[in-house]
Formats: sequence, structure tokens, C-alpha cells
Amino acid sequence: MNAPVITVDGPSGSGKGTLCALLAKQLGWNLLDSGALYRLLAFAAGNHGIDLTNEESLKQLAAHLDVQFIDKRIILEGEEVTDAIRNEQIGAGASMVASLPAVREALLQRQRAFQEMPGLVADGRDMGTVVFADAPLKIFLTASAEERARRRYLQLKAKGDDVNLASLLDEIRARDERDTQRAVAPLKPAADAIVLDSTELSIEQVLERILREVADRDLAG
Ligand SMILES: Nc1ncnc2c1ncn2[C@@H]1O[C@H](COP(=O)(O)OP(=O)(O)O)[C@@H](O)[C@H]1O
Ligand SMILES: Nc1ccn([C@H]2C[C@H](O)[C@@H](COP(=O)(O)OP(=O)(O)O)O2)c(=O)n1
Repeated sequence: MNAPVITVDGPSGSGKGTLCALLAKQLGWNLLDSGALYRLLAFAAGNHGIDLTNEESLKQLAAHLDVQFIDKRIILEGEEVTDAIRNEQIGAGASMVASLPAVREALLQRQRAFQEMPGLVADGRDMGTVVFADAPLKIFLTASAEERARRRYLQLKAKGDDVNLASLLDEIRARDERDTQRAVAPLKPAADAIVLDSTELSIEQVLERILREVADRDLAG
């Protein structure tokens, strides 16, 4: 029997990463942060001097990406990059490489390998539409662009980054546009996804709502 999967897709800053981590912890399930793979690829491309539009080279790099996920740490080619991949520049680069079909194809099996017992919580843009299209519970988490920019601003500022709310809002809008308009696996809710707008909801309220859906489907055993 395949391990059950809960997919959580949605735009940048909607709360996917936070919710997926809490959900995986609460259920004792595995966690896939698929966005981290695209961020790692953009970062590795920088290391190797590969242009973010060079589909053939990026495909090769994606197929052989030397990455380890150790607890909450991410090691790329032997170097810890856990924090280094979490900024808007890498986010924008990730969104660029993610628009290339050969790159998405090269990362598919790597993502599916995370589907192990007792279950998987998968965070991304196309988890419910493409990578785990058979998942028994699909969430599409969203929020207004202004609220998402505000959350990102607070998050990066708390980290000590020098950030500007207006430019973060511009970057989030540009990324939304690229992620929803691309030809392959665009960001959109799966036909059978539950759409949750978290603009006016706390993290606890979103978690509670998702856990109710898990219980209704008897997913947690
Ligand atoms: N419902 C919410 N209300 C307020 N802040 C939230 C909510 N969900 C997430 N956040 C905060 O917003 C920021 C971005 O969340 P994150 O999980 O990184 O989003 P995503 O993975 O979708 O980009 C984090 O600092 C997180 O704590
Ligand atoms: N399953 C996925 C996950 C991310 N991506 C792309 C598109 C996103 O803009 C970038 C970065 O994703 P990530 O989830 O890390 O970004 P946020 O934390 O939501 O800002 O990668 C994708 O195309 N497909």
C-alpha cells in the first residue's frame, strides 16, 4: 500500500512551509519541501556559473544535484545552505528554473521518493496537480498579496535581513505571475483541492482546519 499524501500548494508567503512543518510533526509523517529543490538548483547554478535560462545544463544539474536533508539542515555539495537559499533573490531564481519543463521532469522522481510510510506532507506549487495527483487530501493555501508580503517582511526582518515592504510586494507579484502563467505545471488549485484563504486566519486556525479534514478522511490511522 502506498503511504498517504497530504498536498499543500499555494503562492509564496501563504503559510505552506509553516503549516506543513506543523502538520508533519503532529502526524509524525515525512515532509517534502519541494520549493527547496528549485531553490537549491538556482543556488547550485550560481555556484557553477550556469545561466538560469540554460535548460540543458540545468536539467543535468537537477538530475545530479548532490543534496542531503539532515533534520532541518540542508547540505548542498558538502556546504550548509539552509539559510543561504531563503531570500527573495534565490526565490526569484527558483521560480525561473522552475518554468523549464526539462528541469521539472528531472526533479519528479526525487520528489516522489519522499512518499514513504507512515505518510507524507508535500509543500509546493504542483503537488496536488502533478507530483501526487492521487493524494487523498489536497489543500490550496492562499492569502492576499499584501498580507503575504507583510508576512515575508516580518519573517526576513526578524532574521536580520535588510528588507523593504514595497519591493517585497513587487517581487511576490512577479513570482505569482511567473508561477501561474508558465506552460508546465502552473500554480493552480487541483480540481479536488480545498481552497483555504488564510488572509484573516491565524496559523493555529489553519492547522486546526486541516487537521479536521485529516480526521474526516481517517488518514492518520
Ligand atoms: N496564517 C498566518 N498568519 C500569520 N502569519 C503567518 C500565517 N501563516 C504563516 N505565517 C507567517 O508568514 C511567514 C511566511 O510563511 P511560510 O510558511 O514561509 O510561507 P510559504 O511557505 O507559503 O512561502 C512566516 O513567517 C510564517 O510564520
Ligand atoms: N513544487 C514547486 C515548488 C516550488 N516551485 C518554484 C516556484 C516558486 O516561486 C519557487 C520557490 O518555491 P518556495 O515554495 O520555496 O517559495 P516560497 O517559500 O513559497 O516563497 O520554486 C515550483 O515551481 N514548484
